[in-house]
Amino acid sequence: MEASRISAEQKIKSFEHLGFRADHVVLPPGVGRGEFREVLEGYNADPATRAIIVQFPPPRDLAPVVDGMDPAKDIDALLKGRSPYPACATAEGIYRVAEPFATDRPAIAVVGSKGFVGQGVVTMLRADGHDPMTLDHGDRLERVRDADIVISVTGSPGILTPDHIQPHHRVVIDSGFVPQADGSVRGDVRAEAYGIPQNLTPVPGGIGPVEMATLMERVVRQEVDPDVVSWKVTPGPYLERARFTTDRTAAATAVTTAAVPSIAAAARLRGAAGPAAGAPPTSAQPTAAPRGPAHQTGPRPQLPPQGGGGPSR
Ligand SMILES: Nc1nc2c(c(=O)[nH]1)N[C@@H](CN(C=O)c1ccc(C(=O)N[C@@H](CCC(=O)O)C(=O)O)cc1)CN2
Repeated sequence: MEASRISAEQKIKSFEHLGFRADHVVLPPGVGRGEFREVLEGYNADPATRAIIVQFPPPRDLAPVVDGMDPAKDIDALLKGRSPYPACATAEGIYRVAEPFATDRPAIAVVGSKGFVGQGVVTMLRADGHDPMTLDHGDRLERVRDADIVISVTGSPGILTPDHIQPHHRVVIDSGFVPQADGSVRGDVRAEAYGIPQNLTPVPGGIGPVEMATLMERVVRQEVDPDVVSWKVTPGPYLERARFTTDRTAAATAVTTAAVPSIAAAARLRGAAGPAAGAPPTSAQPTAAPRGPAHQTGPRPQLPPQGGGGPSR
């Protein structure tokens, strides 16, 4: 099944899980603009329909019809500046996973920055004062090595290899999702590179569930409780790039025991439940998402006593 269909089914399941009715309208291949416009206008006019999502990318000739969506129902920011939201749910989810790792203005690379999701991620990072390195088709991908945080949203399976991913990367966020003929799914990061960075969002089970958690928060805030508490990501421990290169040998041997209580302490500070002492260090979990988006990987750095990156700040 193609990615867009899987994604739509996840959304239907999530909305229904919360008690909303959700129609999944699948238009036949080759459907004309007129028929698509009729469906969209029907939902625009229906007061019981509170939100509309068109799975991206729509066929090229149908794309202009999407602009006719009622902006008040645009829960996934498809209308860009006319939506109540700054970016699509996937982009906001990515931003919310990255942001707790980025309190010291690190170098952030966005690979695929001109795509639908990439543009949203860049918009949100810039609005927060970051100046991300944007990489697209034709750019030198090795430049991601200079980043502290790597966000990849290309949908090109395995484009990031062990040549690109580095141990100093404090988190690598993989938003690729390409189903394979054998039923498996591939992300932008090659499996051989999974163990290299300090934290990583896997595919599947990373940004997919985070997108759903973001959408659900939007609909609950809009329809049920405007004061709903946002889910938060507690960052896994990491070493800043400069410290990682100098402290790496010591860090790699000292490993997890100091790090796990640090995660719990950070979670308590935020008023959320942290992992039990001694629990495996699969940190950076949003408190309301179905599964954790960021697995800790590679050698576990011991956090420096003061001034280092990570959850103690
Ligand atoms: N209107 C939108 N269209 C699209 C968006 C978007 O944010 N808004 N993003 C992508 C969606 N996408 C892939 O192309 C995608 C999103 C989510 C999932 C997902 O939930 N995956 C789960 C696994 C589900 C399963 O295996 O059954 C996971 O990663 O764990 C998949 C794909 C494009 N379109």
